[in-house]
Amino acid sequence: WSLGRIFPWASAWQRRAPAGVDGRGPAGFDGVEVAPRTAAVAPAPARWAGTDEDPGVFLTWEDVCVMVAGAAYGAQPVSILSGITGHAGPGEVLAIMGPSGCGKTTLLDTLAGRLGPGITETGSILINGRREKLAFGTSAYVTQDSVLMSTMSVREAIYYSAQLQLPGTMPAAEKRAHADAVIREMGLGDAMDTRIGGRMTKGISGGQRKRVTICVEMLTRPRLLFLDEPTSGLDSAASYHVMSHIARVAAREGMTVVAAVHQPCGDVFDLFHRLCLLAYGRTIFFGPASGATQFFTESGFPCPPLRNPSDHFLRTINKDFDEEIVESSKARRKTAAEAIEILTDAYQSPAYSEKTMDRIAEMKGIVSCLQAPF
Ligand SMILES: Nc1ncnc2c1ncn2[C@@H]1O[C@H](COP(=O)(O)OP(=O)(O)OP(=O)(O)O)[C@@H](O)[C@H]1O
Repeated sequence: WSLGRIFPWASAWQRRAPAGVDGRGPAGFDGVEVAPRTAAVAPAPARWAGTDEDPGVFLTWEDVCVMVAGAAYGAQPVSILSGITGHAGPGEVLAIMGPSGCGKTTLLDTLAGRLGPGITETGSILINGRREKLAFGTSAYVTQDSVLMSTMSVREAIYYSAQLQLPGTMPAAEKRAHADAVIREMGLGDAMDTRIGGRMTKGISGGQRKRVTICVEMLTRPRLLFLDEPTSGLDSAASYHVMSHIARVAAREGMTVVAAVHQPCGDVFDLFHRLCLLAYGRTIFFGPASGATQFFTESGFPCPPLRNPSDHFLRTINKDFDEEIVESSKARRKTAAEAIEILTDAYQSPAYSEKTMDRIAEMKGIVSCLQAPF
């Protein structure tokens, strides 16, 4: 297998690594394409977070459960996530989707080690096969709410971050050039000299704010990037450009991306390599994003013609509105609550959940193989 062919930055590891775990490299796991899907790929800048010696981040989680203390004194703890298993690897974009309140942000926070007080978690979360914390600067988290200085212009905010975050050995001119490139990649070239603004003073738009926040976190090219609702507040074209840029950088530099996404349009959905679909704290589906439509069809909930698959998934599993009846290929129409039970059971079949476990085992094998002394 050729790790270097799939992850160009991994060629040095490939040369040193013995023949593959089972004859396949990471992208051969289940045929998921991790190369950029759009043709125009910007020339790669030098990497700071990693080098050829850097295998990237393989993140795996098994049987993760999250509980929060009940609101009333003496009340039973409330389960937010139950038995969640999955993985994300270098060069991939994993999308976490599901109805509002299903636990997307909680899963993201759990994987990023950011759960607040009063919340308990169980299960195993491994980074490159180990229970470890990433070194400063190797991971980044873009939250739903951006914290930016309202009096600065976009250019000033990004330059300031570049000055603080990029290595001290990097010349100032190079830092500015890199910041300029990142600003333009995020489609903020025209807003460079506009004030960010805030509650009292009008500045850039909400969607532009979101992009500035992503810019700040992308400056250092983190090896692991968590994004909470990266496309909220963006129109469909901006959503597509922002996500395709992130997917391109991920593929080019072996970055692992985990993003909680609300309602992606069809073009954005096509950019995701893997999908983790949650409903009310449970896994509905985990696997290649391109395989989710088939999973729904096999389970009796085919996507109607001309409907965006991600819309179909979310409509099928949203039981917040009692009257919702979902379309089923079977004789009787079903409620969303019934659909969730059917899909959850279907995912537990060997064809799906065991595949996820197999991939995790393969990932752990690859990581231990890469880490072995030569
Ligand atoms: N600290 C907490 N205390 C009590 N309940 C919590 C806490 N954190 C999360 N929850 C509950 O857990 C559930 C999942 O919340 P979470 O924010 O992860 O959902 P989400 O899928 O990201 O929602 P949205 O798409 O609306 O942002 C919600 O019902 C929420 O009320």
